[in-house]
Amino acid sequence: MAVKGTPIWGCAKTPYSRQGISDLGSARSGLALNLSLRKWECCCLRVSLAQRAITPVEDEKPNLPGMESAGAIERIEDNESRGFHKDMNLLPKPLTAADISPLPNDGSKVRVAYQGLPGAYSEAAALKAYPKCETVPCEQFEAAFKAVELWLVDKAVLPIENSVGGSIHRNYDLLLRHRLHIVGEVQLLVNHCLLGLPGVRKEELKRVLSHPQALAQCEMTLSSLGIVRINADDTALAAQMVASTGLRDTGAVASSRAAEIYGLEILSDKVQDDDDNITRFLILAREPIIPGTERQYKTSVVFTLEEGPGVLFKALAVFALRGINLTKIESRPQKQRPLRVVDDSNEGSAKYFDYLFYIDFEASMADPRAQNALGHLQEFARFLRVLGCYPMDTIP
Ligand SMILES: O=C(O)C(=O)C[C@]1(C(=O)O)C=C[C@@H](O)C=C1
Repeated sequence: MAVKGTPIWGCAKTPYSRQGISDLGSARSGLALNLSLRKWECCCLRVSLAQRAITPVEDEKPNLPGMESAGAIERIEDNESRGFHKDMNLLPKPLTAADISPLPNDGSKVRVAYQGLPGAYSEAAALKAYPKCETVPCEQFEAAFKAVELWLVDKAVLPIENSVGGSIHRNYDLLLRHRLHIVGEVQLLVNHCLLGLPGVRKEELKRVLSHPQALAQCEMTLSSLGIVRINADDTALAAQMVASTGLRDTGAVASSRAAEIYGLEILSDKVQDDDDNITRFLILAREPIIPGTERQYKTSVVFTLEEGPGVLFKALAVFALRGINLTKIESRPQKQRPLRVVDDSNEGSAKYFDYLFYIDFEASMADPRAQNALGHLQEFARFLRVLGCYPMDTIP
């Protein structure tokens, strides 16, 4: 049984759904319009200064760093028309590189989409990458991709693999279906808690709700308690449902932050089977980052190969020959071309799946070894795409 996600109740943030995203399509042009208006307003401000004309400037016009307020501009022009130019401090200061530098490193002003409700591990991953970011909950993974594509947010954070449960295949497929770039990774130590209504003992629980990955990560603990497991879209939604239904015999596997947000009690801490339960998340953006060599970088690629003996061996050799370490290899059936007929001489033809290969390797695209390896791979890969080159996260 799967409990479908519904927008959050009594919470400031409502997750974006696919419907919501399409509705917001028109809001996007509004946003663009707004931006161009702002640019235009700035131009007006400059023009009026250059012409030294007293132009009425409305209060809500943006005060760009280094530019004085509208009132100040009027005062300067007033002074100058009377022939004095005393207070140099009132003159607008030219913009410096610092004023127009990119977003601050701590992530303030960055909007990051994630799948789930507040308290989900994906939100924790977003906050690990950008401690002061604004997190934006989305109902599905696809909504998070679209939120970036439609400029509703700056980035999306998505789980890609877990040390116990393995790969999150849906996100591998979505990476290829969308044109976003991987700009970072987050390794998050996931400590699951068994949550229940205040005053409930864990022996009273008959069922537990959670994300299927989280349930799988706590398989042994939950089996020993003999509790029925029910899938939910994310761990925070599970916690929220236990709180809103008020069922004393129902618990949730979720984070301690989810317990805090939804007013549940932690009945058991660290209920995952493996203490080092680590989920790796990818950070996606509209634009790739410019790779460097000043720190450790990882590059992710996806490719397909012609059929034949040893082709995968050859593909992997392009990295081995240059001493490049591979950190992950994943294969997914190719949906547009699922089956390959290899032998139709006998009765009934033999058919095999055709695969996409996803590889992560430890090298920056700024490193000639990586460039040469991909150039070499391109010689015999039918299709090759670089999904992103990004700094490695080495501390879970
Ligand atoms: O449900 C959540 O809280 C999530 O962020 C999703 C998710 C996942 O998809 O793997 C993330 C981390 C944990 O491994 C369990 C669940």
